Amino acid sequence: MARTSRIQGLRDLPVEARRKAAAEAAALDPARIAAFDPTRGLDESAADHMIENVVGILGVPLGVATNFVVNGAEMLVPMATEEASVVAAASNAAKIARVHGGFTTSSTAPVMQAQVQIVGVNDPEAGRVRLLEARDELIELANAQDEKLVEFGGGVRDVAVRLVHSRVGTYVVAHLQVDVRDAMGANAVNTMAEAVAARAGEIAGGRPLLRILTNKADLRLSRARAVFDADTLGGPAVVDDIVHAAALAEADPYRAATHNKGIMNGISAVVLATGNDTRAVEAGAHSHAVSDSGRYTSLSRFEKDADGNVVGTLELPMPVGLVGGATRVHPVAQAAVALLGVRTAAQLAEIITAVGLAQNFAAVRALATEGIQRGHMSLHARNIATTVGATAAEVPAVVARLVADRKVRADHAEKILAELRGKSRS
Ligand SMILES: CC(C)(COP(=O)([O-])OP(=O)([O-])OC[C@H]1O[C@@H](n2cnc3c(N)ncnc32)[C@H](O)[C@@H]1OP(=O)([O-])[O-])[C@@H](O)C(=O)NCCC(=O)NCCSC(=O)C[C@@](C)(O)CC(=O)[O-]
Ligand SMILES: NC(=O)C1=CN([C@@H]2O[C@H](COP(=O)(O)OP(=O)(O)OC[C@H]3O[C@@H](n4cnc5c(N)ncnc54)[C@H](OP(=O)(O)O)[C@@H]3O)[C@@H](O)[C@H]2O)C=CC1
Repeated sequence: MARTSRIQGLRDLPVEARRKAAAEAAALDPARIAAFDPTRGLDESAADHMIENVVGILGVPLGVATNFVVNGAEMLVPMATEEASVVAAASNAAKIARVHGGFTTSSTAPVMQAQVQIVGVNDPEAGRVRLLEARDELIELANAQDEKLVEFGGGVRDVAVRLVHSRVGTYVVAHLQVDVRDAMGANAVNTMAEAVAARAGEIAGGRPLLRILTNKADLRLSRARAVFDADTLGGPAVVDDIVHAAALAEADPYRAATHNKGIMNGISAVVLATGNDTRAVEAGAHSHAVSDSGRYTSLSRFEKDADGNVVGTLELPMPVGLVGGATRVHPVAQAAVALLGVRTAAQLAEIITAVGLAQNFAAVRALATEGIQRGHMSLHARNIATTVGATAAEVPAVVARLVADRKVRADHAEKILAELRGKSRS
C-alpha cells in the first residue's frame, strides 16, 4: 500500500486502533511502532541507564499529525506534547498546505561549531592570525579524534577565529566547524575542542579555558516553505490579516516571543518524540531570532505571493541527530523515527522545520480570524472535564456543554458535572 498522511476519522478511533491505522498509512509493519504502546515503551531499567537517581518515568502524550506532504512525500509526524490542540493545529495547517503541494524544504550541510576560549593573549590580533595560519594542523589534530566520522564523510571543514571583547578583557575564540553527518554532534565536537585546546593556546600565545560546542548552530540551518491557498483561507481579507499578524511579530519583540513559542509548539514536540535534545534546539532557535541589529524578532515570515496566496517561510538552526543520544536508546524515539521513515539527520531536521511552519501558520490563522479560544479551548475542555473528575463516559457531554456555553472553566465544568449526575440519579 502507498504511504499516505490522510487518515479519515483518525480522531474518532480508540488509541489502539489509531496505532494500527498509523502503521497501515505509513506502510509499516506494526511491530516497528509497537513501542508506542505504553506497556512496551521505555522500561525502568533502560531509564535507569539514561539519567541519574531515577525514581520513575514521566509519560507525555504522543500524537500523530496527519496531512503532511514534505518534498512530495506523504508523512505522518509523531509529536510528543502535553498541550491540547497542538497536534490538531499542525494537521489542520498541513491540510491547507496540501492544496498547493505541501512543504518544500532544504538545509545547509550539518556543520556544528565548537569554541575554544583563549585567555591572556598579549597580542590578540596577531594571535588570531597565527591560529588561522595553523588551520591545517588544527584540522588534522581534530580529525584524528574521530576517524569514523571522517570515514562517514564528516569531519572538520574549517577553522574560524573571533576576538571577543568582554568586561574583563579580550578573548581569542577559535571555532572548529565540523560536519557531524547524522549525529547531533555535541560529543564529537566537544572531544575535538578538548583535543586541540592546548595546541591552540600555544599557537595563540595564551591559556585555553572553555572548550565546548555553541548552541548557536547558525551553520546548520534548515528551511521550510509552503503556500497556503487564499480561497481555502476565506479570501483576500484573511490573507491580508495573516500578513499583518506576521508583520507585528517581525517588528515587536513582545509579539515575536509568542509567535516563536507557537513555532516551538511544533518543533519541540517532534524533537522530543524523536529523542533529540529540546534545549539545544530551543537555544539555537532563540539565538537565531536576534536580528543583525540585536533586536529579537520572529523566526518565520508570511507574505502575499503573486497569486494572492499566503507564502510562509521558516529558517532556523536544527541540530538534531539520528545516531546518538536518546534517539539510539529510547524505544519510543526509535519507533517515531521509523514512522517518519527518515534515513538522514538532515531529512529529520527539515521535517521538523516544516512542522514548525505548519504549527505557526495554524496559530496565526486562528488569531487573525476567529481568535485562539474556539479551536484551542474546545480541545482543552477535555482536560478541564477530566480535572474536575468527569469519567471517560461523562467527558463528551461535559465538553459539549462547556463549548456551547463558551465558558471553558473548571468552576463551570463542576456545575455541569453536578447537573449531569443529578439528572442521571433522578
Ligand atoms: C484546533 C483547530 C485545528 C480546529 O479547527 P477546525 O477548523 O474546527 O477543525 P476541523 O474539524 O474543520 O478540522 C480541520 C483539520 O484540523 C485537524 N483537526 C481538527 N480537530 C482535530 C481533532 N480533534 N483531532 C485531530 N485533528 C483535528 C484535522 O486535520 C482536520 O482535518 P482532517 O484531517 O480531519 O480532514 C484550529 O482551530 C486551529 O488550528 N487552531 C490553532 C490552535 C493552536 O495553535 N494551538 C496551539 C496552542 S495555542 C499556543 O500555545 C500558541 C499561540 C497561539 O499563542 C501562538 C501564537 O500566538 O502565535
Ligand atoms: N550544549 C549541548 O547542546 C550539549 C549536548 N549534549 C548531548 O549530546 C548528545 C548528542 O550528542 P552526539 O554527539 O550527537 O551523540 P553520540 O556521541 O551519542 O553519537 C554520535 C556518534 O555516533 C557515531 N556515528 C555512527 N554513525 C554516524 C553517522 N552516520 N554520522 C555521524 N556519526 C555517526 C559517531 O561515533 P564514532 O565516530 O565513534 O562511530 C558519532 O560521534 C545529546 O544527548 C545532547 O543532549 C552534550 C553536551 C552539550
